Amino acid sequence: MGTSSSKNLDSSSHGSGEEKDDHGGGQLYVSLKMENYKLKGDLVPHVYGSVPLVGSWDTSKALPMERESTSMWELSFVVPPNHETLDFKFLLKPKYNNVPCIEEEGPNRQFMGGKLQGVARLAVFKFSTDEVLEYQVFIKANRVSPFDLAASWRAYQENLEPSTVRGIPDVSINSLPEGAENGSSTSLDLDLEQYLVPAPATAVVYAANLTETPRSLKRGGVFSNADASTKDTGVSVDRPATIKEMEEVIPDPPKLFNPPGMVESKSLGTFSALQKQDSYRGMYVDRGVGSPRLVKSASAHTLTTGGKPDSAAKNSMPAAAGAVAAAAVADQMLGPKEDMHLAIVLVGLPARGKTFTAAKLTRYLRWLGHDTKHFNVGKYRRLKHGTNQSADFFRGDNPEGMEARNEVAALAMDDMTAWMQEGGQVGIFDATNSTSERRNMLIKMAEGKCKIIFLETICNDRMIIERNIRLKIQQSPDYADEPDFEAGYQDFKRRLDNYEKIYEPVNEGSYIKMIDMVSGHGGQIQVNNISGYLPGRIVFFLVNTHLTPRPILLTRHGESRDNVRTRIGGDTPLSGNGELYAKKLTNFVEKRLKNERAASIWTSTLQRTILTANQIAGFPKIQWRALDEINAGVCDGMTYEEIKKNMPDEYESRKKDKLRYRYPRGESYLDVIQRLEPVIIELERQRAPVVVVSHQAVLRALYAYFADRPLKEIPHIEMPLHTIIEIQMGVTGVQEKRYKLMD
Ligand SMILES: Nc1ncnc2c1ncn2[C@@H]1O[C@H](COP(=O)(O)OP(=O)(O)O)[C@@H](O)[C@H]1O
Ligand SMILES: O=P(O)(O)OC[C@H]1O[C@@](CO)(OP(=O)(O)O)[C@@H](O)[C@@H]1O
Repeated sequence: MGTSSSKNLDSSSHGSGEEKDDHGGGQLYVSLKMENYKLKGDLVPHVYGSVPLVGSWDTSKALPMERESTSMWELSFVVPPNHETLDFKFLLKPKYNNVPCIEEEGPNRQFMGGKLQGVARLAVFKFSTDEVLEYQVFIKANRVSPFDLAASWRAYQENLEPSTVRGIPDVSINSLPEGAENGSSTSLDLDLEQYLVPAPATAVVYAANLTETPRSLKRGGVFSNADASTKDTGVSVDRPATIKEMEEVIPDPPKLFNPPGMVESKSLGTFSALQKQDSYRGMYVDRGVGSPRLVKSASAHTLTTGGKPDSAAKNSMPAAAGAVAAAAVADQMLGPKEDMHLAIVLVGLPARGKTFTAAKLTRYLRWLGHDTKHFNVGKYRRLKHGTNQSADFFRGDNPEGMEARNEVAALAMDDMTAWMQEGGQVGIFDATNSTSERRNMLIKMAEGKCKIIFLETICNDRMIIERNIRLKIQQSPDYADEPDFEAGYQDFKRRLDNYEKIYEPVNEGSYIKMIDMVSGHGGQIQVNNISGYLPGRIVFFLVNTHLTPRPILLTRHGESRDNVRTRIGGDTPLSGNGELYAKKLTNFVEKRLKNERAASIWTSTLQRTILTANQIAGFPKIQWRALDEINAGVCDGMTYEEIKKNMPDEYESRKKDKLRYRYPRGESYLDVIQRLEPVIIELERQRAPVVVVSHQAVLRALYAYFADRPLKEIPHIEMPLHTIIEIQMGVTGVQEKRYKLMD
């Protein structure tokens, strides 16, 4: 870069004169490289050291190096010119595991006053087998101004000369400024609650209530096989208007800390159009349906061959094919017919997170554009047999209970396969399915119609099971009419005992077992006979999800100069207003995350987001190309008015179908969603808070994932400037708060 001066910090250059000038806030970009490293098992070179940026000597937080070329591994980060002494070492360890972990021999390496101390050019690793490996390392620092950092993306685009920007790392950290706490005109009041504004979503609803309603449920609330006519496209849940809603509102934890009357904290994840907005009346609101008048379904136990195969072929492409990877589409078109439809059949004891996992997977797959539905057999049971069944109903030696339960399971399976034959792609079948007999029944029902993958959730942590049981008593409509918590608790424990007596872990067919995945330590996923695009994606998603509560803060950049001129796209810096927001955001993040041990700030590679986050200190900042704004192609830099005038056809096409419309030589919203998938996976995987500073279209897409909003709504979601959307991830799902820092 023209304005940067480069300094080699290996032994040959250390000790050379240091510039006093720091280029008006210039920073040192440190690049660590390791040469000729051939992979040994799954060991990857890492770096860890004395400051939080490099893991505070915690091997689990060591930074993995990335392959720069076949013979070189690289890691770069930024330190301020007046940085504190940084001790570090190279490590070899698996990327997602802490053992084995082999630290390089010798004393710590030390980076002080912009210079590397000592002369070691080799990293030496000794293995327990007495094998010794030596790798050459190169350590270099470039002094680059913040503007260079901001302009790096532009430089890359304009010069198409990767080597000119390779030295510009995409990870940086500012140290906390001295006296950061003293108030200024831009500092925020300590009480962040006063910036809260109402969020659009509504109250928390138990996930099972938002699953599919039996298609045979007649308007009057009667099961029959006759009324299977409701055509459903899959994105939204069908809910006959005459059914008394059995939704249950559970306490909204953040609300408990808020001043009376505030309604700013809302649930996402379980959003439903029919939820009651005014239902903060207490713990349980309108939860039970009582026992509907039901007649026995003629379809129960029968293996229907109904449905129209032709319609399956017609409809087998996902609704949002553009958002679905080509491989998935090819799988669907080329594979055997039953592979066109996938059934994920949950297996597990009660209170093992089956419904939670099923709901989350449904949300993810729908967001990716796969037509997915969640069938909860518990909901079918409650509608057919009422909500007040005691533990005896679930005894393995109670023939009536067994028959009734198999009957509703068969009914739900019938509905699921019928929906698939109409074109539905992924059905998530949520029940305990805890015996091989039950699973055999399902396998038979699926024959020739869909491929089954069992997803078993196993939890051996007594504390987590205990917490789950308590959550179930609060949430499940089964205990809505039980005023005595302790009585409900005892009944549920008896129900669990009944299941445990006959439980048979999955050992048949294709399966995924999630074992102790939420306890925060250990945990594993076992897979058997899993192949194909979608099953692969599902496994990858499940591996990365967990229950550690943490906030994700989403915000647009501060107002940019192009925003003022109403020009789309571009890469302009911030307006005066935008700069003010950058300061307020810095202040907000500092206060909101002051008790967090770790957090990270993610921006796009465009100036307006980098500059918005520029002053946030103390946490690593990472630039993601995937977070760049929707690419407006030939329209980049134009106003909407100019597009309307000069390219009326383009303007009209976008207006007609904003989700699918792709700017000439640019992107559509579906393209944006597809490139955001790794971001969603990474947000799921993170255990510490993340602040995402990005753009309107990108944030609409990310928000829609957390809020479970249908694809077609995404381009129209309101995403105001200068507002922070806080998504709280937790054990009951996802909740939202909004803070408006300025107009
Ligand atoms: N993989 C898991 N293992 C253990 N508990 C989990 C898991 N996933 C989610 N949970 C927790 O279990 C609680 C109860 O989950 P739920 O889905 O209602 O259980 P189930 O459907 O198995 O009866 C959830 O609120 C969540 O906090
Ligand atoms: O899809 P629409 O509604 O056009 O919104 C996306 C547009 O929002 C803008 C502002 O108009 O985003 P941002 O300023 O957040 O980067 C444009 O750059 C972008 O093209």
